[in-house]
Amino acid sequence: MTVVGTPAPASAGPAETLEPRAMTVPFPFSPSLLAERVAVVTGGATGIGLAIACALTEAGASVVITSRSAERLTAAEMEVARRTGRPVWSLPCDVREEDDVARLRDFVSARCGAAAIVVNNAAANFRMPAEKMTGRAMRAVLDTDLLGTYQVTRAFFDDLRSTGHGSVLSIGIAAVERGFPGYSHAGAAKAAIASLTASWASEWGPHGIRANCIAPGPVPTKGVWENMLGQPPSSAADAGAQAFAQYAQAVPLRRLGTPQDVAAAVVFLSSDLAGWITGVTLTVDGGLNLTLGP
Ligand SMILES: CCCCCCCCC/C=C/C(=O)SCCNC(=O)CCNC(=O)[C@H](O)C(C)(C)COP(=O)(O)OP(=O)(O)OC[C@H]1O[C@@H](n2cnc3c(N)ncnc32)[C@H](O)[C@@H]1OP(=O)(O)O
Ligand SMILES: NC(=O)C1=CN([C@@H]2O[C@H](COP(=O)(O)OP(=O)(O)OC[C@H]3O[C@@H](n4cnc5c(N)ncnc54)[C@H](OP(=O)(O)O)[C@@H]3O)[C@@H](O)[C@H]2O)C=CC1
Repeated sequence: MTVVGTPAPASAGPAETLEPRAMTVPFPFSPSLLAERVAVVTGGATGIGLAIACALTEAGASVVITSRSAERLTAAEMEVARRTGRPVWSLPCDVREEDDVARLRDFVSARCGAAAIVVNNAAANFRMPAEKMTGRAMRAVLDTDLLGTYQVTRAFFDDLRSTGHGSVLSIGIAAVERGFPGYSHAGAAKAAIASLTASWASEWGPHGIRANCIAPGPVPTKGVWENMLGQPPSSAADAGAQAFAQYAQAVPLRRLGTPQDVAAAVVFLSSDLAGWITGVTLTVDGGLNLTLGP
């Protein structure tokens, strides 16, 4: 049976939610919803990107995943096949490198055909106080999150247009208009992505291309632990794990997000079910932004 993300119970420790989990509720979309569509997912080997690759595959799309690491991509290919019973294709690509992105476009076209869905999920992040932010640190994040998103999307513009139902999904961050203290580089990049999305939606709507942004709240992936908070917890008793459990209590829905929560929104917005939705930023955060005050 095909299935999509289960809400983690409020009592579940973060160790249980570090990577996309076995799905345990019926997959809510038809397995032919995205049949004949080709999708590209950047950063698709881990965390939220891997869950998106699985969900798009479950919905019938032919999916190509990218990241910088060939090793992680090979592992992800096997994982998607294990979970969905269907193959995905992969190519190493650094979204900051124009030549890599051009190779990616050619690879997708040759293997699967014109891409109808582009998911900009690759990102970099690490904690750095604003007054200590070096130019290199700022550029490392802006180049990955913002330039990478722009570069990949632009490379696939002709393909998206040629399908007559192109869809660009870019992953932002919830409540970014309030800033992102400690992560001003990522906050700036993600805010700019929401604006890019709106510009693309206006300019490319007449070409049949929709562009939307999904803005997740906290999802305790391995990437978040390693790049933002230190090593992943070894058990739910770790101090970091306890902090996460407490954090979950601030969320109106009383849990942190799962990669599948984000993936379900991607499938919906990629599909014809959302055929008249463009230029929006959809917040997927259990209502956390509502607790931040006026
Ligand atoms: C309670 C719960 C709430 C939980 C609340 C949770 C909210 C989560 C919101 C969002 C989460 C995410 O985005 S999660 C996504 C996380 N995933 C990732 O980041 C994976 C990919 N990351 C990476 O590859 C790297 O971290 C990346 C930054 C890109 C490194 O790229 P490069 O190799 O090109 O960069 P480098 O040459 O190594 O470094 C460039 C500069 O950046 C600095 N730099 C690089 N990594 C650094 C680091 N870890 N810490 C400090 N500084 C760093 C270097 O010092 C350099 O500056 P100089 O020293 O001046 O030379
Ligand atoms: N987890 C969370 O709480 C939240 C996450 N987000 C966003 O969700 C998305 C996924 O994050 P998450 O799954 O948590 O973290 P991950 O670290 O698992 O995902 C980031 C991915 O981006 C890839 N990547 C990084 N730099 C590049 C690059 N230059 N070129 C190509 N790929 C690259 C990484 O692969 P590799 O290193 O192999 O290149 C990795 O697969 C990101 O956009 C993130 O900002 C937003 C809000 C909250």
